[in-house]
Amino acid sequence: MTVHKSKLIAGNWKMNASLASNETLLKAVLEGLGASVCDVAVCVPGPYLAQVGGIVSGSAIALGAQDVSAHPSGAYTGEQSAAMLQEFGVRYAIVGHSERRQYHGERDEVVSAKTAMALRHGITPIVCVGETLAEREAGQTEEVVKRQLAAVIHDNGHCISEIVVAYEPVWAIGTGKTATPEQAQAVHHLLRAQLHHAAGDHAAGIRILYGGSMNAANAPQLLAQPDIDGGLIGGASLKSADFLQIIAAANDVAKAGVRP
Ligand SMILES: O=C[C@H](O)COP(=O)(O)O
Repeated sequence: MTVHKSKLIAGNWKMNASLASNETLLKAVLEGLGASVCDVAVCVPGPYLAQVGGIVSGSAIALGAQDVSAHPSGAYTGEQSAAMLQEFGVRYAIVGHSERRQYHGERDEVVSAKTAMALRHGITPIVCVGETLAEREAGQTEEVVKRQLAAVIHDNGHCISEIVVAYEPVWAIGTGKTATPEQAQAVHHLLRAQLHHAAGDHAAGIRILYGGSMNAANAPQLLAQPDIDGGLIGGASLKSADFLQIIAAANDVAKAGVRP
């Protein structure tokens, strides 16, 4: 089976934005983007979806959200439904980010329900998995990431080929400590095998992103790994030059034919 898949570079702005800074950042990224081979997205805070949607409309940058409710509508104060995100042209929604798991107590079942809700509304969920430092040191990395992905596969198996997975070792997020390309590739390979078990040949077409202190310097080596299909970028996505260099690294890898 021949799989044609572009790498995806998705920025996760987290809770960093303002009307003025969004405009400046996106203007610079759009000016520097050129003819990108890889897919590009920005996952922005809810209040800025309309503004950013307007700025990136008709461009090569897709609009993303950082979360989506597990519920369709109703008395869920503070939540944003998939239908609402869809109205704003949202193409991607991050689900199960470790910061949601850690600070908002999101469990695997909730992450799975959010994944289903996004898929039902034509939004591609970026499903995050990853171990903490304590779990890695206890030799539990494989067990943790497989458990997190298994929950999503269990409930969404019939459309699992529509998701994006992001491996984000918690100890590498915002710390400047990046997983080595070999460490990341090893986990991505495990996840690919798990996806293959669930989706057969379609697994080769499911993008598995790496996230955790990816920057302009380490992106080329990470993105050259056979099972690393892009990046979920936090801090570096807030600086246009850095974000553009990561996109350029993804384009270089694609042009070099490292991936089919
Ligand atoms: O979603 C993005 C990740 O949490 C990575 O964040 P970071 O690039 O700032 O380490």
